[in-house]
Amino acid sequence: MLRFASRLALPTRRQPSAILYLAAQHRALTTSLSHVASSPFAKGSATRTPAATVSTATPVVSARNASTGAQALQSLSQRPPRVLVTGSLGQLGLALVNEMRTRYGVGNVVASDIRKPTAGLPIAHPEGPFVYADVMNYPLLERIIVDFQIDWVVHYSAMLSAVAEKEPARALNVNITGFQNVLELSRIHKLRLFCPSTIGAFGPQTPKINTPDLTIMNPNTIYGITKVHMELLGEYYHEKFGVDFRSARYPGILSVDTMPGGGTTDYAIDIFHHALQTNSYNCFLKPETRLPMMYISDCIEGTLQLMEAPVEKLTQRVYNMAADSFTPAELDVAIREHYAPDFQMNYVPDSRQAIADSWPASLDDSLARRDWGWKPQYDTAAMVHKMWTGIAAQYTPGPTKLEDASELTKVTQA
Ligand SMILES: NC(=O)C1=CN([C@@H]2O[C@H](COP(=O)(O)OP(=O)(O)OC[C@H]3O[C@@H](n4cnc5c(N)ncnc54)[C@H](O)[C@@H]3O)[C@@H](O)[C@H]2O)C=CC1
Ligand SMILES: CC(=O)[C@H](N)C(=O)O
Repeated sequence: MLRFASRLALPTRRQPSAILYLAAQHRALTTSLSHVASSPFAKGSATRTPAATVSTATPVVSARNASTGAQALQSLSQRPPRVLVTGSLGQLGLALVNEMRTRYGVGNVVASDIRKPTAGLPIAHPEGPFVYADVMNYPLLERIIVDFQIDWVVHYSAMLSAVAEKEPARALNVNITGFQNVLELSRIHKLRLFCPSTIGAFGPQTPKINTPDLTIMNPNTIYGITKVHMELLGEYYHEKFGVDFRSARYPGILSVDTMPGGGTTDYAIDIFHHALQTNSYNCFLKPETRLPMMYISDCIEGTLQLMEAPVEKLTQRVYNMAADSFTPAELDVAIREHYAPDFQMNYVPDSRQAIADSWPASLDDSLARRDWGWKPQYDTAAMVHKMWTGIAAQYTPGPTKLEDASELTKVTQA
C-alpha cells in the first residue's frame, strides 16, 4: 500500500496567525454541534437518514490566515464562515478541508462524503466534524445545512472525466442532480456556493491556446456537459435569485498527499509514483498532449481567494484559473534530467486520449488575476520538484515494490 504520512498539512508559504474567537460564538457553535450529535438524525432515525458522526469535543477556535484573513472577516460580519464541503475525501477535498480548518477553525468546517475516512488519509484535523452526505439526498443535505448553521458550501462531489465516460448515467446523477440540490439549498438558505468547473467544460471547437473565459464550449464528454450545465445554472440562479454562486475552471491538479479520482490528467501524478517505484511508466496519453496543470497549493489558495473575495470585486461568476501547461514528453525529460536518468517512459494511448484532445492546451486567466488577485506560485519546474521530492519521501528506500505500483490509482483501469 502507499505509505502516506498521516496528518500532513498542506504545504503553505504563510504562517497562520491563530486568534481566539469570541466566546459567544464558541458557545453558539458548540451548542449547535451538541444538538446534532444528540438529535434523532444523528443516531439514524426512522426516516433512514444516515447517522452524522460529529466530534463535539472540538473547541471552536478561529485560526485565521494573517494575509487574507482580516479583509475576509470584515466581509463576513466579523466571524469566520461555517462551511460544508461535499466530496471532502477526494483528491482536492482533503487538502481544502485541511486549509479551511486552519483558517476558519476546526469546528467551523464540516467535512462530508459517502465514504468512510480511512486510516492513512492526510487529514490534518481528524477531530473536526465529518458527516455522511450523499449529494443526491436533498433532505439529508438540508438537515446538515440547518443543523450546522452552514454559511458556505464547497461542492466537490463529482465523477471526473474518465470514470464519467464509463458510467454516464451515474455521472449525470451525481454531477447534475447533486449540483441542483446544493444550488437550490443555497437559494433557500442564502449560502455562498463554490463549485469547481474544469478545462473539461471546453470542447473540440474551443480555441485551444489561451482559451478565454467566454468562448464556444460544446464539450463532447459527459463530464464536460455536466460542468457546463453547472456553470449556466449557477449563473442563472445568481441572476434570477441572487445566489452567491462562484466557480473557477481548474486545470489538472497535481498533489503529493492525495491520489486522483479518475480523470484524464491523472497521468501527471501516476508518473511520479511509477517512476519512483518501478523506474518506468506506460503513459495513457501521447507524448505531445499539452494540457493546463496546477499544483494543489495554488488550487486551494486560489479557491479560497475567490471564496473570500468581496462580492463587488467579481465581474462574473465563472473564472478560468491557470498556472502552467506541459506535455507527457516534457515531464519525461524533466524527470530524466533532474531525478532519474534511466527512467523509461512508454506511450500507450487509450480512450482518454480523445478526451484530452478535446481540451485546451492553455487558459487565459487574466480576469481572475484582475478581479480577485489570482496569481499562481508554481510553474512546471516547481511543480515537478514538489511532486518528485514529496512522493519520494512517501516510499521507504529499498528494493522496488511492484505491488505498490499496482495499487497506484483507480484510473489505470479506467
Ligand atoms: N482533481 C482535478 O484535477 C480536478 C478536479 N476538478 C473538480 O474538483 C472537484 C473535486 O475533484 P477531486 O477531488 O479531484 O475528485 P475525487 O474523485 O478525488 O473526489 C470526489 C469525491 O466525491 C465523492 N462522491 C462521489 N459521489 C458522491 C455522492 N453521491 N455524494 C457525495 N459524495 C460523493 C467521492 O467519494 C469522492 O471522495 C470535482 O468537482 C472535479 O470536477 C476540476 C478540475 C480538475
Ligand atoms: C481536469 C479535470 O477536470 C480532471 N482532472 C479530469 O481529468 O477529469
